[in-house]
Amino acid sequence: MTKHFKTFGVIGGGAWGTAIAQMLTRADQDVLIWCREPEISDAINTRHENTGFLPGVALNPALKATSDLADLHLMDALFAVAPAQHTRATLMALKGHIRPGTPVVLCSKGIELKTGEFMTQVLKDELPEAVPAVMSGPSFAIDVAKGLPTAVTFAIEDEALGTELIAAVATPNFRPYLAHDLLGAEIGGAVKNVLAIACGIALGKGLGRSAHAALIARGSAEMTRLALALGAERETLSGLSGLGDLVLTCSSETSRNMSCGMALGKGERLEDILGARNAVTEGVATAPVLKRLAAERGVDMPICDAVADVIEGAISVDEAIQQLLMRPNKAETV
Ligand SMILES: NC(=O)C1=CN([C@@H]2O[C@H](COP(=O)(O)OP(=O)(O)OC[C@H]3O[C@@H](n4cnc5c(N)ncnc54)[C@H](O)[C@@H]3O)[C@@H](O)[C@H]2O)C=CC1
Ligand SMILES: O=C(CO)COP(=O)(O)O
Repeated sequence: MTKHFKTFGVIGGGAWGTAIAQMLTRADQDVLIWCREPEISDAINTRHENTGFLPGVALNPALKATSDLADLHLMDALFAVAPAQHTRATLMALKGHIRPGTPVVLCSKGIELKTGEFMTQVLKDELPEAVPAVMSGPSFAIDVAKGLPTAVTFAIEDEALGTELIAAVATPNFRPYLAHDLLGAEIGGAVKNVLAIACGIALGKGLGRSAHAALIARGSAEMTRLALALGAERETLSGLSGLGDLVLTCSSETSRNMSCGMALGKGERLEDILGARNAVTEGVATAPVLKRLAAERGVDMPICDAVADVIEGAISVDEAIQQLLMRPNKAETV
């Protein structure tokens, strides 16, 4: 425990926000989680369970919930865990409720569709007085909530502040690794969701594990190419928030993105897949904006583009596969 950080606010009572809040209570922190739905905050306060988004996991009774964002007033640090498309609205609502210099740890994995901005930029727009950090890596909410061993990238510019924050939140089974490349961590988290949809499609279509592994490796090259073009560091993309999360998300049906891709590969309609789940599938919103961003920057991202085209209904799954397989042979470079 450190002296400085005593109160933590978690913005977002979905599966990941709940898991992070649970993890913080294990580090003996004073934690308040904001849930958009009053019935979810009631369930956390009275039954110690997030019945809507993380059912079946017993939460620490010390965890308190609210459905009023203003209750996160003047917390020592905040974790921002709303879905990427809703992050701006939640941060905006916190204007006037944070002290200058308050760390805001961005945990959502996506790019804002209407602006093309990553979450650090959204934070800068809405709460410029905050200190941004990015926490990202291979971490299914259910694993973290149960206390299974997990390691993530924790990127922040100020090394001393980062060290102090990590000391405040880490436990033996939750290991944040200090890093300084926020943009690289964000790129890994956003792009791997789109690639997980591609991997799911391949498996759903029965293309086999060789095709699946090829998509992971060439997808990793796409991710790294974008990162280098945007000024992030290659090393970040081979770390926990890049390769680590890519491997996890592309390999397990626990991933909403991967399972969405599998259903698409089996011929289900996107509207039906999304309509049947009470969970965010970030890659669906990220794919089209990522395609736009890559085109603007002249970055070749054929796998991600194919996912965007399938999501937008511009081409069928079969056409996307043909398109990728008919690309000219080329050198294996990033
Ligand atoms: N679930 C996981 O294992 C992990 C999720 N993440 C990321 O965390 C972020 C949140 O995902 P989950 O917690 O899994 O969500 P979830 O799928 O469990 O729940 C959806 C969340 O969206 C919220 N929501 C819906 N409409 C909203 C609105 N208009 N304004 C604000 N919030 C709204 C709901 O209240 C709920 O909290 C995503 O960016 C995801 O990529 C990152 C790592 C792991
Ligand atoms: O980001 C995640 C694991 O690190 C969760 O992935 P999904 O959103 O695809 O479930």
